[in-house]
Amino acid sequence: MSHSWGYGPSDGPEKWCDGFPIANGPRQSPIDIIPGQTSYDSTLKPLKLKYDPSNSTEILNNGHSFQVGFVDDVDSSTLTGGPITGTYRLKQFHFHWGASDDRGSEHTVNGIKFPCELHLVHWNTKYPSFGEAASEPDGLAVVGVFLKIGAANPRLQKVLDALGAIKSKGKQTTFSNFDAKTLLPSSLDYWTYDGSLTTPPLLESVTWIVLKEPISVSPTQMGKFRSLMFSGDGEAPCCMQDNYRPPQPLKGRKVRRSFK
Ligand SMILES: NS(=O)(=O)c1c2ccccc2cc2ccccc12
Ligand SMILES: [Zn+2]
Repeated sequence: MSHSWGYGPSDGPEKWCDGFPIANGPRQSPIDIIPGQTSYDSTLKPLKLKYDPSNSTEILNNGHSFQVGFVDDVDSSTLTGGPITGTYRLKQFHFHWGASDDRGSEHTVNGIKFPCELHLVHWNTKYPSFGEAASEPDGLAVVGVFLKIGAANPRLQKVLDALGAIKSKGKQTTFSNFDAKTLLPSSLDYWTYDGSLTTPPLLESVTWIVLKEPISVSPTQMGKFRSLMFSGDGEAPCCMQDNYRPPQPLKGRKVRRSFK
């Protein structure tokens, strides 16, 4: 039986446990990060993100968000260092956002929501493929970046300018020569904890690495995110917004930080 899920009142995060019981599991994401309750860990290494712009392939409206995909059959766009061991390959990045600027991020900080959150998804190359890594406790690593309302972010613009071509579910278009590093803030200080995918199947296979420093986004640019549709052509139109899962119980997990 296929478990269709979404972010509405009938198929949203409060209903996901019906089709995905792991929704109430011990290491679910996102979480509320309370900086005063995190532990500085001097053994945490600096993040090393090496992204090759020629690896970007396409931009796709997947009906839940939009994602930019990357060639991941070689070690040319990788994450190493940080809290992980070994080499993780960049698979895709995507975003979560709200219907208004007062909400939209999945992780929160002291209960504060940001209007948007970027997720850069990587998989552990000790496993043969992304699919196999996704079911392993150390299979995936996602770098989360908060977006904060401010000046227009020119580095976001190339992504936002492509959204007109993928307005409805299932649409995709070529998206080449994009340097994902340009979306990162100047500081790579981070919080890290063991968690899960924040969408079904909610697999508990993600090492989360949430950057402390946000990047900027303007209200007009936020409007571009909200121009997308959850719905496909010929379906009842439904704006893509509020595509975020709220924070989940910590259940005894420790959140470490890389900075004093
Ligand atoms: N929000 S999320 O990063 O958990 C996520 C993924 C995480 C790991 C691997 C694949 C993922 C695919 C996603 C697709 C859409 C939205 C979130 C996704
Ligand atoms: Zn995500």
